Amino acid sequence: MGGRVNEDLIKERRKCTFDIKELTHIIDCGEENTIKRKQIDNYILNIKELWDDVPEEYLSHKERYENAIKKAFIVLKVLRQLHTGNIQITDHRTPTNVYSIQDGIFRNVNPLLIHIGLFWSTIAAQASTEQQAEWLQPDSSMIGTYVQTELGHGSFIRGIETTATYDSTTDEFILHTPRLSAYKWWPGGLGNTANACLVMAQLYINGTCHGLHIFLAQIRDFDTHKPLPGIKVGEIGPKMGFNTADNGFLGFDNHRIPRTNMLMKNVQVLRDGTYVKPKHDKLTYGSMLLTRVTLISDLAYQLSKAATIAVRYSAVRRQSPIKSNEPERQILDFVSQQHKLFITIASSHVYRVVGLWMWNSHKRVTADIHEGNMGQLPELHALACCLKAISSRDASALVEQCRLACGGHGYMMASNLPQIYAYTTAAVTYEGEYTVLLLQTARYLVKFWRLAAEHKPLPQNFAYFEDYIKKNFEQWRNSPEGIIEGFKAIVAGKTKAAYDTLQCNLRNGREFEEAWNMASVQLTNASEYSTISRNDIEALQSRYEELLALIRPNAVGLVDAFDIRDEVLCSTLGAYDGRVYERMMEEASKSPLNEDVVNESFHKYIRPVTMKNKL
Ligand SMILES: CC/C=C\C/C=C\C/C=C\C/C=C\C/C=C\C/C=C\CCCCC(=O)SCCNC(=O)CCNC(=O)[C@H](O)C(C)(C)COP(=O)(O)OP(=O)(O)OC[C@H]1O[C@@H](n2cnc3c(N)ncnc32)[C@H](O)[C@@H]1OP(=O)(O)O
Ligand SMILES: Cc1cc2nc3c(=O)[nH]c(=O)nc-3n(C[C@H](O)[C@H](O)[C@H](O)COP(=O)(O)OP(=O)(O)OC[C@H]3O[C@@H](n4cnc5c(N)ncnc54)[C@H](O)[C@@H]3O)c2cc1C
Repeated sequence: MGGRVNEDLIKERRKCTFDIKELTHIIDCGEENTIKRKQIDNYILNIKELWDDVPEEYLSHKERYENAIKKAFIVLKVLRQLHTGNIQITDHRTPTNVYSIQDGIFRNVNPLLIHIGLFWSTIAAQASTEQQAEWLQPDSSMIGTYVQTELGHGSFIRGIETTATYDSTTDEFILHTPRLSAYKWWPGGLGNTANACLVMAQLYINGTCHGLHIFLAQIRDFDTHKPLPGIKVGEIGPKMGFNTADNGFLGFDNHRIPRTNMLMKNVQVLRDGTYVKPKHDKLTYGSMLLTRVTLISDLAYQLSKAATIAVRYSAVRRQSPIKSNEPERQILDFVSQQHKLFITIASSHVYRVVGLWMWNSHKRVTADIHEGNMGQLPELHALACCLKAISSRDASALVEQCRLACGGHGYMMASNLPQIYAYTTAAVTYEGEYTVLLLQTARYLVKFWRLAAEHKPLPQNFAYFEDYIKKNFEQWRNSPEGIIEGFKAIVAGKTKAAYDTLQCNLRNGREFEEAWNMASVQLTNASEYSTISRNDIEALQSRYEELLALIRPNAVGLVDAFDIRDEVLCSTLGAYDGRVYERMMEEASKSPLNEDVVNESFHKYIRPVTMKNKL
């Protein structure tokens, strides 16, 4: 759409006091990534078939999938071309925005996300060298997905009921779904697209259950795409979001696969049925760990999209004067609006930095695991659980806050904020539900509190538990370091309170698991345990308000630095030129309800009633 840039946005950009490009390079993890991202964007933008004329919301459930899958295979081809042009496809998980253009293509989710993001990466991480040589061929016919959750079990995966029973007479595993609750349910791409999958199932050898293991199973014919005999597979129906992806269900009726289809890098079943244990029995959960780490950066990016839309809109939108004799003000001038939006910008940066840090930690710990050293895995797991949980919860709350900050127009699908919210809030549940993951972190903290309470040696990371017990905490200091000390006090205080409740429940004769359950609200909530006083809080509040005023002139510059193209934002409210009302009117004109001046329903249903007595 041509036309001049909105005058208010022009003024905002003139006010900016820092180098926007420099911040963009920092966000992209280096100028070379910015350049690479723009090259990929430009290349993909020129592929006409990837860009829709009709807004996706006007398509049916079936059309949405068909449109998305058409685009997904064009994108896959491009990714392969980029790969051969020395841009590594395996880079897709690094916490940079090089492939962010896909958010614009799908406005939702790539139906091959799990194929690219989980299927291949799980094979790469958990299959033996021989298996990888066979399966990771660039011209492979496999389109795969990651099949773990069942109708009856998602969080408590030890409860998974699908079985893989070794038959030594034929050297095969028999995959079986014993009852309705054992049907696989949810995996992305399973409904219509995948012809293969990685299945999480309970391994049985000679009547002994060895727990959960991952198996590669073909489920559809590579040529005809019909389900193989013994496979019942389909799509689960419309969801709150993710409707461009065909999440599916799957049941096995004694479906046989070769023994060599169990992922055998860390654990093996030999020809005679001998079971060779892994070095750590949670290595099978490795894909969940990696995805939780990756998600933190993805959620930071979703926050930057929401902030860009809401800040630009707030600079363009004028409503109400502050003083009655003045003209109407940009809504960005209201301090309450700044509070809603600037925290979103800040949170995006926080989770971007934390996501990068977690990514590097994951790389380091994985290298250690390759050397046989599992020592750092529990800490990484505890951190990934907590950060995935809070980043998804914060991101969905803040995206919703940005939507509300756009008033009625934020409720329009054309603002793209409802879609970003639906996408973001799903992350609170998938890949480990919020509370369930927080309880994993609580379990880790309580373990170290017990050591502290028993005056046993603690790792350096937990020295602050000892400080808390010895009342060594400093008085509150109103500084970044002081705030960190305050947080340490809160964690220590909360862990102590939860631990004390747990001990009290145990003393009252409860079994540990029940005592844990009774303490679980305390184990997941945070309270104020620091030495902060009422005066300190008031000082912090006024410092915060001063900072809002300092950020205000740079607000548009800060979101411009996220450098998110209009084709990715897909928002009438957030486009770079700020021509909000023109774009809204243009989008409205695309509604099929505007095709006829008089809709045929008038003649069928309305006129017979309204004109009844007059005919
Ligand atoms: C153009 C570009 C195109 C394409 C780009 C493509 C791709 C992009 C790439 C990436 C994607 C990026 C972003 C993603 C965006 C969107 C995502 C889209 C789709 C969503 C996918 C969703 C997939 C899923 O949801 S898969 C299913 C996930 N399921 C879960 O997470 C289940 C949760 N439950 C559990 O994990 C476990 O049950 C549990 C951890 C809660 C408990 O396990 P268990 O009962 O076995 O253990 P406990 O008895 O509680 O504990 C025993 C000890 O084990 C420790 N433990 C547990 N887990 C782990 C672990 N993982 N690692 C290490 N240790 C672990 C635990 O701490 C206990 O230790 P202790 O010492 O005994 O205390
Ligand atoms: C969009 C989307 C995509 C998905 N994609 C995939 C996929 O590709 N592959 C796949 O295998 N799965 C996938 N899933 C499934 C997802 O991983 C699970 O839904 C998720 O792990 C939560 O499990 P659940 O549904 O069993 O929730 P539940 O565990 O039934 O949660 C319900 C409630 O019970 C509470 N609860 C459960 N256990 C405890 C406990 N121990 N202590 C305290 N509270 C508890 C929870 O906090 C929650 O409030 C997807 C899900 C969604 C929404």
